[in-house]
Amino acid sequence: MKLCLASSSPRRQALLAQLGYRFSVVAPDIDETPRPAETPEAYVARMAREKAEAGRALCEPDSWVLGSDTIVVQDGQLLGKPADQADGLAMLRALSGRSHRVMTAVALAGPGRCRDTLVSTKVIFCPLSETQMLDYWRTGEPADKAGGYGIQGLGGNFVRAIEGSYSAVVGLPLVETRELIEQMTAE
Ligand SMILES: Cc1cn([C@H]2C[C@H](O)[C@@H](COP(=O)(O)OP(=O)(O)OP(=O)(O)O)O2)c(=O)[nH]c1=O
Repeated sequence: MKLCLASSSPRRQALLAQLGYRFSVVAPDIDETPRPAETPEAYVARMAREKAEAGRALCEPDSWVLGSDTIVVQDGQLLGKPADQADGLAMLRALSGRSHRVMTAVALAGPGRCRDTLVSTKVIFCPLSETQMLDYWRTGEPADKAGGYGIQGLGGNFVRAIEGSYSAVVGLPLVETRELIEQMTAE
């Protein structure tokens, strides 16, 4: 089985390698604009599918291509990657002392078919002071991360509890990804 990961995220590469797969990596460019009235669930699943399908053009034709997308959702609102410092601090203020959901979708595209799976994890933050948020922003860690934090880094200091898949919050749900690959390649 030839496996190809359509992602430029080093975290996703490390998680897929942790599962024991050998794979190549491509980085397709897709338009990540949400559609009007698109739900967060529909959006994240569509992004994962589009990454996988766009990746097919860059991989060998008989490859299985894995795409994934992660979003943070609070009160029905989608928190993507922060545009700038003001945006990043606004996200941290919104997350402070409350719970939110991290949704990661994984899609696998093979010859003639594509299937996706969605993993939603609840994350509960402790209350954060303005100083803590500003200090955290200045570390540079939040800038490239959905929701403006990384649970696997200093952002983990703010996480009181999670309910669900830790690896999904980081970017690739280990169990569900292995199941999707095993199911589709066995058919
Ligand atoms: C909430 C959270 C997000 N993230 C990351 C995971 C994703 O890499 C990123 C969300 O952005 P994505 O657009 O899902 O992924 P990406 O642009 O990094 O990589 P690619 O599209 O090439 O696959 O935020 C963490 O690393 N830790 C966290 O706790």
